[in-house]
Amino acid sequence: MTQTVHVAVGVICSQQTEQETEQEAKQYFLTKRHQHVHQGGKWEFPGGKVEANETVAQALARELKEEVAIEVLSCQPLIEIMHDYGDKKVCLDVFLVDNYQGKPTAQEGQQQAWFTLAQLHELDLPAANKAILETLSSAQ
Ligand SMILES: Nc1nc2c([nH]c(=O)n2[C@H]2C[C@H](O)[C@@H](COP(=O)(O)OP(=O)(O)OP(=O)(O)O)O2)c(=O)[nH]1
Ligand SMILES: [Mg+2]
Repeated sequence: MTQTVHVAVGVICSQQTEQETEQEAKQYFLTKRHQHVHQGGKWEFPGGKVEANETVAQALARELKEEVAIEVLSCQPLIEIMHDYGDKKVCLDVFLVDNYQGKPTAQEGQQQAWFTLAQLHELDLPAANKAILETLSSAQ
């Protein structure tokens, strides 16, 4: 039997001034998974596996520092998703990262971009992420 991989995932949203909020749609920062890894070539919310000696919040902070060089200052639990890809089972612990220090920048040579929610619906994302988009849509 395959073990479920526990993953901390960060939905990083743009930090806008009040003025900008009135004019522009909120944006989300994603990176593209390298081709050779599981779910390769798809766009993902940054994050990674929770290690044995840490909490999910610690894993989120560590992964976002390693992968996109930001310091998480505040985050809210958004949704927990169990998904079986056939070759791998994952449990995604998804957080909305609503306050952070630094400018998100991919540290592992991946493509990176900011997307509006409407644009996210057009992207090639891992199947498990459908539930994340539904949650973001219902929150707006
Ligand atoms: N980070 C992230 N992982 C996702 C998303 N959606 C989704 O199904 N996954 C899956 C793909 C992978 O099987 C797993 C994440 O594991 P990973 O291999 O990237 O973990 P990691 O960053 O710790 O990397 P590593 O230790 O393997 O180098 O979760 C998502 O939006 N973000
Ligand atoms: Mg990762």
